[in-house]
This record gives sequence, C-alpha cells and structure tokens, in this order.
Amino acid sequence: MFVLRQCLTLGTKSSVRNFAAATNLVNVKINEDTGVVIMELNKPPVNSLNYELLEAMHRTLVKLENERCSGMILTSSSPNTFSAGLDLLEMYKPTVDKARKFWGMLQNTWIKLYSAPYPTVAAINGHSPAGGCLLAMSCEYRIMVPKKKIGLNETQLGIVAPQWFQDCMKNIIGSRQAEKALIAGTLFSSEEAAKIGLIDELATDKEDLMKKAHDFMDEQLGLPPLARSTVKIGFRKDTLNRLINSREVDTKYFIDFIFQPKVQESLEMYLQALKKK
Ligand SMILES: CCCCC/C=C/C(=O)SCCNC(=O)CCNC(=O)[C@H](O)C(C)(C)COP(=O)(O)OP(=O)(O)OC[C@H]1O[C@@H](n2cnc3c(N)ncnc32)[C@H](O)[C@@H]1OP(=O)(O)O
Repeated sequence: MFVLRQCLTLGTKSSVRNFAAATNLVNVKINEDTGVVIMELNKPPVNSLNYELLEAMHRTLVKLENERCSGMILTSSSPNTFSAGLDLLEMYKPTVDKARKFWGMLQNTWIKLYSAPYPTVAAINGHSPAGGCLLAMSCEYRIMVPKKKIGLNETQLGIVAPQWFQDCMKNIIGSRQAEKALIAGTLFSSEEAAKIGLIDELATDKEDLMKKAHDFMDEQLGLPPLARSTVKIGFRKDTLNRLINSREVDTKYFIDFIFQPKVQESLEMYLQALKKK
C-alpha cells in the first residue's frame, strides 16, 4: 500500500495532478484517486511567512473548497525547516498599510486552515518556530522528524504571541504547560514536543514522516466526513470566533505593538544575530 502511495505522491501515476498555483511559493499536488492533497511550502531557504507566501497558501485553501479535497498534508520543500515563522522583514520598519495588509492575510490564512472541514496533517520535516508552530498547531495532527525545534518562542524575541496563537497551544497541551512555554518562549526539541503532546508522533526520518502522514489520512478517510468535520469544527469554533469577532482589534494591537521603538530595536538585533550566524 505504501509503495503505491509513494508512487502516487511522487507523481509517477497519472492520478496525481499538480494543482495550478499562481506562484511557485507552494507546490500543491492532488491525488485524483483519494482526493488527498499535499501542500508543500516552497519559499527557500526557510519558508518565512511573508505576505506573498501567506497569500499563496490562502489562495490554495480557497481553491480547495471547490475541489474534491478529502484531506491535506502540509509540509515543506526546505531540507531543514518546516517554516521559520513570520517573516521578520514584514515587521521590521514596515509602513502601517503594509503591516495591516500582512496581518490581515495571516488572519485569513489561519482562519481557512484552522476551519478546514477535511483532515489536515502537518508533516513537520524541520524546525518550526513561532508562526511555523502556529501552522503546525492549526492542523489536526502533527508528525515531526527527530532533533528539530518547535514552539512559540516569541517572548525570546521581545514580542508576544497573539491570543489566537496562545489559544491554539492551550488547546493542544493544556493551559498550565502552555503558560509556562509561552512565558519562557520555549523551543522544544521534537522529542520533548512528543512528550508533552505538542506533536502527536515522532517519525524516524522524512520517508517515515510521509508514511505516517498518509496512515493518519487513511484512518480519517474511513470516517463519515460530515460527522468528522462537525466534531472538529465544534471543538475549534470558540477559538475561531474569538479571532473572527475581534479581527480589527487584533490588527490594531499588532500594529501598535510592532511600531514601539523598543520592539523595533529587538527585531533589529534579532535580525542582525540571524545574519551573523
Ligand atoms: C504582536 C507581534 C506578534 C508577532 C508574532 C510573531 C510570530 C513569528 O513567527 S516571529 C518569527 C520567529 N522566528 C524565529 O524566531 C525563527 C528565526 N530563524 C531561525 O531560528 C533559523 O533561521 C531556523 C532555525 C529556522 C533555520 O536555521 P538555518 O537553517 O541555520 O537558517 P539560517 O538561520 O541561516 O537562515 C537562513 C536565512 O533566512 C533568514 N531568516 C530566518 N528566519 C527568518 C524569519 N523568520 N524571517 C525572515 N528571515 C529569516 C536568515 O536571516 C538567513 O538570511 P540570510 O543570512 O540573508 O541568508
């Protein structure tokens, strides 16, 4: 079964169709037989989430609403990183208009991903800090390769993970663990993340990662889809509505926060440290 699935995944059977995307920032393949979609983030080197990448993801998620999509596996083409989180350059000295547009697209993308009715799996094939962790947490199931880092590390950068990022973490690891992790800005190793339930499974390597992602998908596809998605949305609606009902306030908070001189200073220092590495 796995060999067949691999062939399909690699596109050696005609039943896998490349999903026409307007950019190559995401590679999207749909298996015409199963309806399972693989969305691969493709913004080298580290899939930092800038407006364009978020827009490409959002456009894909909207398009999938009109396709026979039975499930989605989210992964990355980068060898070492799932996603480095929000693109720091979007927050460093932007104009107000640019920052507003960026934040709006992040909200749009998250709402679509978090509320997708079909099963979603994050196949986390590399580091997944901050916004990368948010993407993974927005999927229903998380599988990760060993010896990488994941978590909401915003505090360590002198910024604050927004309420909806925090809610996603609380929903997965519980309030106490989340409070500790968020205050410290902890980046967990894959192994630690598996222990506290931030990820569901550890894979041995990238091949095993995709096998496990497909295994999860197979299980989910065996369930009645309407009942499955109704339970999912029931669990997620409070978290979703909390943002949907306060999008403008959330945007204003983001803009007021990042325009503070101290925050700009922290971002500058962090960017410099990343460049010097
Ligand atoms: C109210 C405000 C709320 C805001 C909420 C914020 C959420 C966020 O997501 S903030 C972003 C937090 N992200 C991080 O802290 C991750 C930073 N990056 C890393 O730790 C590492 O890059 C890595 C572990 C993800 C990958 O390491 P490695 O493979 O060694 O790659 P490099 O560090 O050499 O990076 C390559 C290249 O990419 C640039 N870069 C990395 N991360 C970002 C980023 N988030 N945004 C923009 N650019 C990033 C890095 O500077 C390197 O650039 P060059 O030197 O020009 O090649």
